[in-house]
Amino acid sequence: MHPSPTIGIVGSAGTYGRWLQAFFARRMGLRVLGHDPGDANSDAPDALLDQADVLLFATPIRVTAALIDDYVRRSAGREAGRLWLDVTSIKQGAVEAMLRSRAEVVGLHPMTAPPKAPTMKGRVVVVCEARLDRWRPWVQSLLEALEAECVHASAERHDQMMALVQAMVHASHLAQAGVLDEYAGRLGGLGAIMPFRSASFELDAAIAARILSLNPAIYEEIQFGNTHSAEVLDRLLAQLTELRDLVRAGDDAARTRFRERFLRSREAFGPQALADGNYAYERVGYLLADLVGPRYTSVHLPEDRAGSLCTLLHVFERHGVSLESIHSSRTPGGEVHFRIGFVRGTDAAALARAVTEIDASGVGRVLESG
Ligand SMILES: NC(=O)C1=CN([C@@H]2O[C@H](COP(=O)(O)OP(=O)(O)OC[C@H]3O[C@@H](n4cnc5c(N)ncnc54)[C@H](O)[C@@H]3O)[C@@H](O)[C@H]2O)C=CC1
Ligand SMILES: O=C(O)C(=O)Cc1ccc(O)cc1
Repeated sequence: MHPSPTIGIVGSAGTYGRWLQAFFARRMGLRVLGHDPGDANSDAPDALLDQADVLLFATPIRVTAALIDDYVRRSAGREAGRLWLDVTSIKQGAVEAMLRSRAEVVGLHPMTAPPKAPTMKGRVVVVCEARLDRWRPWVQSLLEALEAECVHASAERHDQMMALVQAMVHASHLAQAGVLDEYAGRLGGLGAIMPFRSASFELDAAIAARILSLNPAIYEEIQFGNTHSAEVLDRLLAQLTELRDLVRAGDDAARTRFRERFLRSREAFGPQALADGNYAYERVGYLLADLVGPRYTSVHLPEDRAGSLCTLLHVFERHGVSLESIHSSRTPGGEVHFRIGFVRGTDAAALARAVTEIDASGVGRVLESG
């Protein structure tokens, strides 16, 4: 094991490859090589196989196992004593292929698109330790640097879990998107439905929109490339079919059966999961309600120092503007910004004076104000 290993990223020009390149170079201070056919200036595969102490595959799911096999062949034993990693969404094929090398092997699965932030803080990463010995301390330091919430599992268990966590969730939302499209002619599209939204509808539509905005090849492979997906879809369909049959029957017996099903699922969740889920839902509901409040200002605080938010809030206080909510999030550029909502009846002129002072004094940079 090398304390400051050279990293080689296969797929370095891709969405994850680019994030990982910045992470290893900037956060961990390591030398990073990368190969990607999409980047003519990237390093040759042989440079990675010669020089990289840690080789990481961040390539499309469908080609990854065969690509790793190709790297095993080309490496021809040079990988002994080194570490091979991957970030493929489906783990069994990739991990089994890496195990055909002589390298130590750990499969990783970040349960998020590459974050805007420099680490995985607050996100989950599944860790599949397949053959780990001398590289263990370094892998531990990598996981600490990622700042993720790590969960350990075999590749097989990971894929079974992902059939529920990803394949089922994506399929349900793709089905909803399809139904909404079928109804668009009759009732209008999402734009016509949204004014009638519940928080649940809004959240489900947001999930569908998220899925439809990202890389379709990943969603295709999460369904088609996981051997456990079809069975989970069978179960989902059976549950929906039973529900549909009960509703169609419409009699007292069907209603009794519906209530039994409802109560059984409630028991299966258990009181703690129900309480936690309800609390999470309500918090998100408040957040969504706050974010559509008509009077608001979004501000970036350029000075990352204790008390700078307090200085900002004093400006509103001096101008007699009362706050209703305050939320922080990240801009696409990775800057933290605060969205501040104001109480109903806020004096627009007083708010405008506060906003001007914030910008002019340099306390904050106002991004948007409504
Ligand atoms: N994007 C996401 O939200 C997440 C992606 N992942 C996983 O990360 C991996 C990469 O995904 P993305 O970066 O989103 O895909 P991407 O399509 O943006 O990047 C893949 C890169 O691999 C390159 N590539 C293709 N064939 C290659 C080869 N023979 N040698 C070297 N590079 C090659 C492509 O040119 C491309 O730049 C996938 O396995 C995916 O399952 C995991 C979690 C989330
Ligand atoms: O960030 C999101 O919304 C995602 O769900 C993206 C995503 C896509 C594929 C993965 O294997 C993990 C996460």
